[in-house]
Amino acid sequence: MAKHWADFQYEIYLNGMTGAVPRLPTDLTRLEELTEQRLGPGPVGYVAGSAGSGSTARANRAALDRRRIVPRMLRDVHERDLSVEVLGRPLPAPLALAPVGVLSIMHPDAESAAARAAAAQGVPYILSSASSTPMEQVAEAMGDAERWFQLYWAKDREVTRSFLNRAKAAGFTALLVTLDTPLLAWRPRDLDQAYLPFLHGVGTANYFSDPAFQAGLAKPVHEDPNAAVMHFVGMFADPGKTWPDLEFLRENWDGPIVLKGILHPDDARRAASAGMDGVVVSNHGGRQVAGSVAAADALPRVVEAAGDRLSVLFDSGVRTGDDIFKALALGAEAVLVGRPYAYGLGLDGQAGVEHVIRCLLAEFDLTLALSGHARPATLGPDDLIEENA
Ligand SMILES: Cc1cc2nc3c(=O)[nH]c(=O)nc-3n(C[C@H](O)[C@H](O)[C@H](O)COP(=O)(O)O)c2cc1C
Ligand SMILES: CCCCC(=O)C(=O)O
Repeated sequence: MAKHWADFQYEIYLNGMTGAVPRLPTDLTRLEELTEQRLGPGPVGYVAGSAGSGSTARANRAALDRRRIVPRMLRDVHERDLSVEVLGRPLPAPLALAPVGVLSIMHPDAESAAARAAAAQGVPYILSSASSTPMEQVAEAMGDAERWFQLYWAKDREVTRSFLNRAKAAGFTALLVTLDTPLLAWRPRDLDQAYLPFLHGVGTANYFSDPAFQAGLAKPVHEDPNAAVMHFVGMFADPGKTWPDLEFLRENWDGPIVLKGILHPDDARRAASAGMDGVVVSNHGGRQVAGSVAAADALPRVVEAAGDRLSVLFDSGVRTGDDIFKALALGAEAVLVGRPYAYGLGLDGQAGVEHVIRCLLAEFDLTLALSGHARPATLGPDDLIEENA
């Protein structure tokens, strides 16, 4: 019998008989405010912030809220199985932790704690290129648990090649290439505080520990850290890249490659033609293009364009179990969640991240069951209506 994630609900109630209540709220939309109270506006502002006036982040939420579930009755949901296969890997549920860099601004145990939480709950951890901990150290914290690597595609080919080799050696199985961040967007919350973690050397650990990166420096990192930071800023992304450049990644990575940040169906078609294995429909949680289409509004057209040639994953705005239900009903195979687990980490370290994963999946399991489904595979567009469409 598959694990029933919904059992977390009665675990909480039964613990309550001895006076224990959850350390963090079970409505994850409350975490941002709590984290801000606990950690102050600087770091939380970076995590919570988005591009421009925040219109894309709001649109992400509105597009999910506008879609409403139409539950079905009497369909035997006694035994349920949330497991799915994504990119040829069996997953216990259609959820992975999104690549979120610079996590040491939230908690000293940073990515290692988040990765351990993912490993403990069995969901894949996607490590950011901009992590505050070197990839080998995070891999070691995870044992043989499922891990994927997110690539910021550097200007310097040798640094990219070195990252791919290191990630492979450290047991990362799939590669997510983020395409929506060739430049850092206009982010007023960070600008108004004049706060950017990278300039403080946070989020540069993979680079500073990399022999190919070090080869580009006049002096070792510890002798001239400011020069190392400026070298990072100048090379970590490359606005000059075009579609034919993907060949280099295909040649240097033999596992699945997924393009993150796809919103247009033609880009999904190009991804398939370029031999990619999947896409993440994402607007980077509203952090890049202000005024962008909401991720959930872009999803159906990308799913249609992908056909059976690409795996389609989804992120940007997922906060609840019913959001996962909706993304899957719109055709995603799995979702990534970003900010909620970063807040969980900030509030309670590894346990906080595990809390976020368990709440999301318990609520998804219950939403699935109460809407008449025993497995993610039976979800489809008929399970939703769009209000005011
Ligand atoms: C603080 C922060 C750092 C992030 N760093 C990265 C990163 O290094 N690489 C990347 O591909 N996406 C990064 N993202 C974007 C996430 O992977 C994901 O697309 C986004 O958070 C999803 O939206 P959500 O936060 O609403 O769940 C970051 C997001 C946040 C909030
Ligand atoms: C330059 C951005 C790197 C981290 C990131 O992706 C984000 O803050 O959204």
